[in-house]
Amino acid sequence: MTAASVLRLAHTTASKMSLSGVEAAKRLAAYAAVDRHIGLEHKLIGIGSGSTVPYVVDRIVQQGPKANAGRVFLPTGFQSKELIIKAGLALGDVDQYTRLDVTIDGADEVDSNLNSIKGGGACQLREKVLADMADTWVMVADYRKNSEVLGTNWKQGVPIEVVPFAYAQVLATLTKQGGTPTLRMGKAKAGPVVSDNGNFIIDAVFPKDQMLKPAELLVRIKLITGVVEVGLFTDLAKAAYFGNEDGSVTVRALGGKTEKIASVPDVPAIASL
Ligand SMILES: O=C(CO)[C@H](O)[C@H](O)COP(=O)(O)O
Repeated sequence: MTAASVLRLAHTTASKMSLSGVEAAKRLAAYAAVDRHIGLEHKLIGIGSGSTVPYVVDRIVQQGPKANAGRVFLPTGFQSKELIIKAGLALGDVDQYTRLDVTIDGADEVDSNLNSIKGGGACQLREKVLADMADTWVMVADYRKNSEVLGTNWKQGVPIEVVPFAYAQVLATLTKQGGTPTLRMGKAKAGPVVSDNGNFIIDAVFPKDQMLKPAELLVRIKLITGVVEVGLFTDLAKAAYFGNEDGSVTVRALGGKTEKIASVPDVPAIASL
């Protein structure tokens, strides 16, 4: 048995393991999105960050070595870089390409117009670059992330990446603009979280009237000097996939159309040994 088929067997076995509610929902969303959006013709693929994305990589590996021959995968940060390497997939970097076929990423919350909050894992800068570069950008998440208005379920605010020396000034400006910002602190580290790009992260909660217009809020925040990127993603997504507790997947497409996929097959249709 080749190393590639051992890896593939491991990923296919993972697909059959039973998971708890939320984890199973994440896996369903990821598998359905890969099945729909990553075909044999897609060679340049962006891999997002977060706890749903490992299932995206699982499903890509399950497509088999023939499907993955000639493909290059670009990560949105340290975590997805490790996922790509450990899965035995070919790793590329963002400065080698100017476009991608598809990027699949997680989301902290998605509204009814496919706007989203991202950056719960502090990766929003590279995530947005890989979303911008992709012909098709889709999000995968469990049912808890499916909202009408951003900020309904995701209460910790909009993640904002800032250059370290400007953080105090940005905090003050965000407060003047009606936000309630806090500097994100490390959990097992004294001091602030430092992003993969060496920057700080501010999480800013805004009132509902501002969250109702995420594109306008994004521009206001981005114009503050010292802000590098904002975890509001607007006008980028082609679709969002939400895994549900009943084993189905809700697909929200551009233009407001919603569809329900009743079940996701164990093995991808294009799998080849
Ligand atoms: O934006 C992100 C990281 O910066 C993630 O995609 C987002 O936090 C969702 O993560 P999860 O799949 O764990 O819910």
